[in-house]
Amino acid sequence: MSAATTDWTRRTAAELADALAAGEVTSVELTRAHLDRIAAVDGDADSGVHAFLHVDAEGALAQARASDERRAAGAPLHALDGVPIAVKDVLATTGLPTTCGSRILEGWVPPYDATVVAKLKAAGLPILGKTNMDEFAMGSSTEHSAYGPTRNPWDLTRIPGGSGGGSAAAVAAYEAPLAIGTDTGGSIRQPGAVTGTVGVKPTYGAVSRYGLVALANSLDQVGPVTRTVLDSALLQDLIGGHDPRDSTSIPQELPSLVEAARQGATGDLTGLKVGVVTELSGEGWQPGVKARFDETVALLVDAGAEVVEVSCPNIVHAIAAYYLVLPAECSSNLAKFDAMRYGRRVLPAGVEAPSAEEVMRASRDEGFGDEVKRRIIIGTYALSSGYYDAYYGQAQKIRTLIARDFDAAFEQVDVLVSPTAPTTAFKLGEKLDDPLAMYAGDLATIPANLAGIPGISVPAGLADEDGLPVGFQVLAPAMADDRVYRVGAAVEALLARTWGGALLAQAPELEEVAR
Ligand SMILES: NC(=O)C[C@H](N)C(=O)O
Repeated sequence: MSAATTDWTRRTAAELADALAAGEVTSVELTRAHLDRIAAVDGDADSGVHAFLHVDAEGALAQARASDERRAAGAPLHALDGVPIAVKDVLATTGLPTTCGSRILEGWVPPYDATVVAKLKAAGLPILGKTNMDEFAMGSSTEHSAYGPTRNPWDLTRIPGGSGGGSAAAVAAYEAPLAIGTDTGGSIRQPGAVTGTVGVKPTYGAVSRYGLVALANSLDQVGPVTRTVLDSALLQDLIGGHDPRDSTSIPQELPSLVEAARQGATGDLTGLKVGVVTELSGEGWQPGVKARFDETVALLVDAGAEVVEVSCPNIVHAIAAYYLVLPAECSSNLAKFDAMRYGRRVLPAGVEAPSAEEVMRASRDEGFGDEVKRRIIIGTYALSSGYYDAYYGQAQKIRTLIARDFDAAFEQVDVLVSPTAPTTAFKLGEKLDDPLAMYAGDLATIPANLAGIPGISVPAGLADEDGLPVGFQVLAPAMADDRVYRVGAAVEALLARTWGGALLAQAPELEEVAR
C-alpha cells in the first residue's frame, strides 16, 4: 500500500467528496484504498478487526467506475457520489448475502434492495460490503454473531459494542469512511461510543425500514455511523425521507441536517437550553465516563448554553420494559424463519421422511444462537394468554410513561444529554455469560427507542483509567433531529480544541493481518 493510498482512508467523507469534486482523486482510487485497508486489517473470525462478513470488491469497483464516468460526463451528482460505504448485514442487498449475523440466513441473497440501499446506489456510493453484527441485532458486543465477534480497533481484546459493532469498527479502523447501522436499543450509538465514532439514531419513522430485517418493528431505526457529525448529517440527509413502502415512515421532511451540523460547528450555543437527565447523569458509572461527561457539559456552558438538571423518573424502568416489548415483537418476527421458503434448512438426523414441523424444529434449533432463543422464549411467554396484561401490557404502559417524561422534559429544555454508555469497551467474553449485565449497559440508549426520539453519540475523549473512548449522547424531541446535529457538531468542535484534532488519530495503529 502506498502512503498516498493510506491517506485517502484517513479523510472524512466530506473531504473525500471535495477531493472528488476537485478532480484530485477518482472514486476507483478511493474505493481501492478502502478495499486495500480492509484486506490489510480486517482479518477473519480469528484475527484482525473482523468488521466485515462479506466484502464486495468487484461490485464496489464497478459502482466506483460508474461514478467516475458520470462525473467525467458532467452528469448531475449527489454530494456523496463516489464515496464508498459499508452496510450492516441486516439490510437487504440484491446480489450480496444478507445473513443478519445468523446461521439461519447463511447463503441467503435477497431478491430486492432495502430502500436505504437503493438510495445509496442511486446516489452513487460504492458499497464495500456487509458488516458484522450480533445475531438479528440482539446484543451489545457483536459476540452473538454466528460468524465470530468483531474486535475493537482501539484494543483487539475488547468488544466494539453491538449490535452494530461491525459498522462502527469498520469506520473506526479506517476501512470505510461511512457506514449504515440500525438502532433498536442503542445498536448505533453504543458502538459509536466505545469505538470513538459518531452514531445517530434518527427519529422513529424518519428513515425507511423497508428491506430492514426487523428485530422489533416499533423500535428499529436505520441511521449513520461516521467519524464526524457533518458526515452523519450528509448521510442522513441522503437516506432519510418518506417511503410509501414503509407504513411507519413519516410523510414530512426534516430540516436540513447538514445545515444544522454546520451551524453547530461554529461552537456557539447561545440561548440553547440543555437538560442533564438526573437518572442518566453518570453517577456511579465508570469514573472516566462520568469525568468526560461532566467536562463536556461544562464546555456547553462556556459555549453559551444554559444547563439545568431534568428528571425523567420512569427511565429507571426502561430496561425492564424494553426487554419485554422487544422479545414480544421479535418472537413474532422470527417465526417467519421456518426453513421452508428461504434460508438454511436442516434435516433432522435419523428421520427418514421428516415432517415439516420436524424440519422447522431442526432448522431453528441449529440456525438460531442462544441469545435469539432466549428472547424468543421470553417473548412467547410474555405474549401468552393469561400473562399478556401482566407483562406486555405493563411494559407498554411504562413505555408511555417514559415518552411522557420526555415530553415534559422538552417543555423545559431544547435537548437532553447523558453519557451514551455506562462503561468504556469491556473485554471480549466478560459479559457473555451474564445477559443481565449485558442488558444493563443499554440504560442510557434504550429510552430514546421506547419514545421514538432522535439521539446522537459523539466522541467525548478518553477515560483516564483505560484510555478508551467515551461517548456523549444528545437527545431531542421527535422530528427535531436538526437539534442533535447542531449540538453534536458543537460538542465535536469544542472538544477538538481540547484533544487537538481527531480523537481516532490517538488509536493505536493496527497490525496488518491477512484477510
Ligand atoms: N439491538 C439493539 O439496538 C441493541 C440492544 N443491545 C439489544 O440487544 O437489543
